[in-house]
Amino acid sequence: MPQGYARRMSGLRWGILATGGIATSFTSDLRHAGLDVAAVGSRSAESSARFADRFEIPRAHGSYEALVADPDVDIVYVATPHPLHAENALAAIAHGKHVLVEKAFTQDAAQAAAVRDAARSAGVLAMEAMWTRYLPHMAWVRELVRGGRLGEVRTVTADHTQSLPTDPSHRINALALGGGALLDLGIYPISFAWDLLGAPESLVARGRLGETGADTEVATISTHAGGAIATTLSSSRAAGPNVAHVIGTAARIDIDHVWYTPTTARLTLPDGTVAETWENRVTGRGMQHQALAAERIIADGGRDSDLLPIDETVAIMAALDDIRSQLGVSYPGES
Ligand SMILES: NC(=O)C1=CN([C@@H]2O[C@H](COP(=O)(O)OP(=O)(O)OC[C@H]3O[C@@H](n4cnc5c(N)ncnc54)[C@H](OP(=O)(O)O)[C@@H]3O)[C@@H](O)[C@H]2O)C=CC1
Ligand SMILES: O=C1CO[C@H](CO)[C@@H](O)[C@@H]1O
Repeated sequence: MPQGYARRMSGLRWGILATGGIATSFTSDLRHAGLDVAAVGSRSAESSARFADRFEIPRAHGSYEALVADPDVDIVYVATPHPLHAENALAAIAHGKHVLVEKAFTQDAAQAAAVRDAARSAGVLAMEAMWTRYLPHMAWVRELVRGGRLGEVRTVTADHTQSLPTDPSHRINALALGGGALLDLGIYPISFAWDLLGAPESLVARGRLGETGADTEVATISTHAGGAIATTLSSSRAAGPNVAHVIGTAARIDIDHVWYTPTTARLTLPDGTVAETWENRVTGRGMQHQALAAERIIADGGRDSDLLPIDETVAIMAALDDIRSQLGVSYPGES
């Protein structure tokens, strides 16, 4: 049944690489926001055709190579499991396409640096789809923090905890698919603390590994310039509150469940008075905001995200490499 999506004709022509869970959510948000989804590519021609039919996409390709070679695609959204991100992004960049690559941007920092360097040489945008950074409530949080409303920020704390499938072949558990809570979930609170406090000066991690050797629980404690401390928790086995707090000497921000998606938040004074509230007005899942940001950057002639520069993405991947080495998690092919 045709949805009759409205279309903004001025933007980029998006190509969707893969037809799984997040590709579906992202494309739905793009379509409802009126963005131009020009093509989709899948390992399977049937899956590609089904996806194109569902979202009224003009061209369905039966391979990723055909998608990235499509001359009527400007930007490719990479939505495969993490170990494939670098290969898929590099193929798109080789065809002169901009890339928006799902988190974790790659499996490790070396791959992330390779994608960054290729994009710079080709003069295209490479951006991590850490969609939370681009949500309106995060802009409000940054404004309060940078405007000094919290006084001195002493602590940032957040969890990303879910009850996900325990099947060893599921991508959250399979090491060959980049399994583990850290790269899938823990990356959100780690990136959040980085956004507000900058790169950690030190970071210690403790975790628990599941049957496949992939991490199922990870806790991190990091120290930042000026002495602020961040704590993060991720779990792929047990759903927690999924809330975040930024705590300063003059006030704190409480971001409600589910903090990394469009939600409500409050600025609360030490005596409990609520000084300001954030109401959520985002429609859909909220993934369109990162896409609109990418379109704006490119339209303005930029080739890097101001909210999450590619060097920061590479540095975050290096921190995840370090955490994995503290936990004893390595992927096939790594020593
Ligand atoms: N931003 C967010 O909120 C979310 C982000 N993600 C990220 O998106 C990526 C994909 O996750 P998700 O959509 O949940 O995964 P799915 O398993 O649902 O989909 C992954 C897709 O990748 C393609 N693919 C290519 N090679 C393989 C392979 N060997 N095994 C499985 N799939 C393969 C398939 O598409 P096809 O058959 O069409 O080629 C498949 O449908 C991950 O990196 C994850 O971290 C995931 C969920 C939420
Ligand atoms: O980014 C993500 C958000 O939550 C999902 C679970 O629902 C994760 O698996 C995913 O990768």
